[in-house]
Amino acid sequence: MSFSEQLRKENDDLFEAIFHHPFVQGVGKGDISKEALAHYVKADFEYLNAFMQIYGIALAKSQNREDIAYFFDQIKFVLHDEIHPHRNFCEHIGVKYENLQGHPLPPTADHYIKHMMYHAQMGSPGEILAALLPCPWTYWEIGQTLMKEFEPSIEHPFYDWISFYVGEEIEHTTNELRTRLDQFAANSSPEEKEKMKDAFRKSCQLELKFWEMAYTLEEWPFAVKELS
Ligand SMILES: Cc1ncc(CN)c(N)n1
Repeated sequence: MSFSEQLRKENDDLFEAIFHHPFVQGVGKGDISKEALAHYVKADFEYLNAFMQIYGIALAKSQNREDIAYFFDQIKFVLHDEIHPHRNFCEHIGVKYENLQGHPLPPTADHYIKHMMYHAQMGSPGEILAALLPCPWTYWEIGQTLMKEFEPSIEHPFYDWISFYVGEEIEHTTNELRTRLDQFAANSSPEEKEKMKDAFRKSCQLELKFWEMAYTLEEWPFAVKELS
């Protein structure tokens, strides 16, 4: 069994909890509240900005052109393509995408990006890859799960969102990150592998908590209310 297969197996509890989370199920049923969707998009816009910056750190630490090209392409993909699922949610809510940008991060999203930043700055290349991987991997499997469970037609309000995450690009991102992580793990000490496992599991835990954050409209205690 490859290292990434082992990670997937050891974190199946979290993957299953994500598939059954009420936000994710609400996307499949098409009945998730507009407030929860807006809370999600606000946080996710900022999360993806941070994600691109972390790809940038991984690019800066790359040892060969193939890796440089991979991280460069991934930044372009998030920047130009991963806006489509956000736009799908915005159209459903009836709000301009621009109005959901530039908002402060709720606690869980703030924690998640700082967790990835920590591994990007302090960890080995393997730790960075392990911290990044649950992002595409859980969404790709969410896409597959919702497609299978709800068989959405083109009229489904979130058809575009679900189709995007079940698509080939997300599969490619996931598989490429897995390949790189497996290569790194093959030459890593048991201590280093433990660090990668910890980074991967915490990112899976934070993926689950991110859905909960959006569903419960999580905010900082005693936060100063925004004007709009
Ligand atoms: C929090 C989160 N995790 C993952 C993805 C999918 N790239 C996302 N858009 N947002």
